[in-house]
Amino acid sequence: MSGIGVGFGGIVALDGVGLEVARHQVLGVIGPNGAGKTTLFNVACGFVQPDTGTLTWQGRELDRLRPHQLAGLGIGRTLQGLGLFDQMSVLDNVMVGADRHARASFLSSLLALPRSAKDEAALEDRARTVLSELGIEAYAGHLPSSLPYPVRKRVALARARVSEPELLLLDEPASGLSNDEMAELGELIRGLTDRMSVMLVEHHMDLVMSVCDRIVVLDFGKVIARGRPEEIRDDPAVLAAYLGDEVPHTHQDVAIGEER
Ligand SMILES: Nc1ncnc2c1ncn2[C@@H]1O[C@H](COP(=O)(O)OP(=O)(O)OP(=O)(O)O)[C@@H](O)[C@H]1O
Repeated sequence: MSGIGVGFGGIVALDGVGLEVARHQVLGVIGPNGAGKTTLFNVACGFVQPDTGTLTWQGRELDRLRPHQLAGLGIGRTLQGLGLFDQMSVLDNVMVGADRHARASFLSSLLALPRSAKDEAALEDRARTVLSELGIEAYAGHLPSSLPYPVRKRVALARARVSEPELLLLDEPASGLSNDEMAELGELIRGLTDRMSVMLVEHHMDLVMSVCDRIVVLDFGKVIARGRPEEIRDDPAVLAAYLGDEVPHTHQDVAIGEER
C-alpha cells in the first residue's frame, strides 16, 4: 500500500498510509481505537476504495480492487465475524474455501455440473489435512453452531487457509479469546509463514508483539511508527498513543455503549 487516504465525510480515517507485507513474514497493524485499522483492512480486501494512493500486489498495481477478486489473486482473509455457514458441517465450510484450486469445479458450477468425484475427493483430502493441522479434525462432521467459540475461530482460519493463499489477511483474530487461546493462536499464525505472508490487524499488543516480524502503528489515520516488535515496544510515540487511549476510552466506550 502506498499513500493510502480514506475519508468518510469530514473524517479522515487514513492519511497517506504506506506499508508492505514482506514475503513469508507477519506484518502487524496496531493502533488505539479509531486509529484506522479496520478501514485499512477493508482497503486491503477491496471493501473500501481509497480516495488516494495505490495497492500493488506482486509487482502489479491493482486498480479498483474488489472483494471477489481476492481469491483469484491468491489472497485469503478472515473477518471479525466468523462468517461460517451454520447449516453446513465444519468440513463443508472448509471445502467452500478451497475454490481457488478447484478450477474445474468452478467451471462445472458455472455450468451447473456436479464436481467430478476426483476433484471432490482431492478437495476433501486437503480440507481434512488443514483441519488436522489446526487440531480440529474431530469436529469435521459437526455443525459450527454446536462448537465452542475458539473452535469456530479455527474453522474460519482453516477455511481461509485451505485455498493456500500467498497472503492471508487476518482482522482481529484474537477477539473473544482467552489468554491461553491467544497464545495458541499466536503459534498457529507463526506456523503459517513457511507457506504464506500474513497481515495481522489486531489491537492485542501481546499477540502482535509475539507473532509479528514487523509492525506498523497507526494513530488518527497516520503511521506513527514502524519497525520490529522490540523497536515498537519502546517507541515514545507508540507509548503516548496507547497511554492517551487508555483513560479517555474507558469513558468513551461506556458513553458509546449507552448511546447504542
Ligand atoms: N463507515 C464509516 N463512516 C464514517 N466514519 C467512519 C466509518 N468507518 C470508520 N469511520 C471513522 O474512521 C476512523 C477510523 O476508524 P476505524 O474503524 O478504521 O478504526 P480502528 O482502528 O479499526 O478502530 P477500532 O479499534 O475501534 O475498531 C474513526 O474515526 C471512525 O469513526
